[in-house]
Amino acid sequence: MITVTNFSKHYNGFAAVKDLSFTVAPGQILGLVGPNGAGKTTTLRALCGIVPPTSGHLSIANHDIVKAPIAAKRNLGYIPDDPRLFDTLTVWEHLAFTAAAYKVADFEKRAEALLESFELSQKRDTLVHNLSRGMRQKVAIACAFLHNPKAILFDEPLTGLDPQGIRGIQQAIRERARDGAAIIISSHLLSLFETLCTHVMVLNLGECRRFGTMSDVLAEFGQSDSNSALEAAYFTITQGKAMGNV
Ligand SMILES: Nc1ncnc2c1ncn2[C@@H]1O[C@H](COP(=O)(O)OP(=O)(O)OP(=O)(O)O)[C@@H](O)[C@H]1O
Repeated sequence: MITVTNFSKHYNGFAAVKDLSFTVAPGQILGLVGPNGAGKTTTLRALCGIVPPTSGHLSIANHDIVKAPIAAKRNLGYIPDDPRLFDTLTVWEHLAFTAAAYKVADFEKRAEALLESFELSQKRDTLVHNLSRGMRQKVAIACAFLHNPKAILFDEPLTGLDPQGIRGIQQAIRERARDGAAIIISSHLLSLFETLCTHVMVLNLGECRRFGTMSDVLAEFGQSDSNSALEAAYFTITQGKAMGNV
């Protein structure tokens, strides 16, 4: 469960987020959308404890991120828009380091499965410095999943991924939600949200303009499927099959 209650954030007097309240229950996937500067990253960074709130409360699995940061972070996976990795560590060493930090016992089997699902097994012993941007993104996601967090925050998770990678990450996000994680995704890829998210919040200038189930919001504002159709065409052309639910 992710809970945000009357959260506001001011930077030197500038109100980046104003009195935001919402919850994301286990199994739900909230899509956070809004123009540049709307306050999406600020909200995610506050939920991680990187940005202290000016007022209000944010909690992860019922642990307040300010009052009980260790307990909150133990239940949290965060994939920032520009994940920072250690260039001199291999893919496997990143997973081992993450396992040690989060005290994940017997992590090897789980790490192998994550590498397999993200098509990184061949890169297991490669320095991340020598990976492509999309591969680095997948390493960051694999590390964030390793401790089986109850809440996962993605900031633009699909940047730099190829269509196959996008499909894989969408599938992984759905699986994590099915296993009971509460998930927030911030992205400008609205076509992705239509098929992936159970809920959507529209932020603008730091304020919540709309928050509801995806079906309610689509019914209210109408659904454009041109991008989804484009994706389907892509998979039909490149892989000889139509893209269904991934
Ligand atoms: N450290 C900071 N100091 C001062 N102002 C900041 C800081 N971080 C963000 N802001 C401001 O807060 C506002 C919200 O920024 P934020 O990064 O949360 O937006 P966003 O919705 O994630 O935007 P984008 O879609 O461009 O990533 C912006 O006006 C931004 O300039």
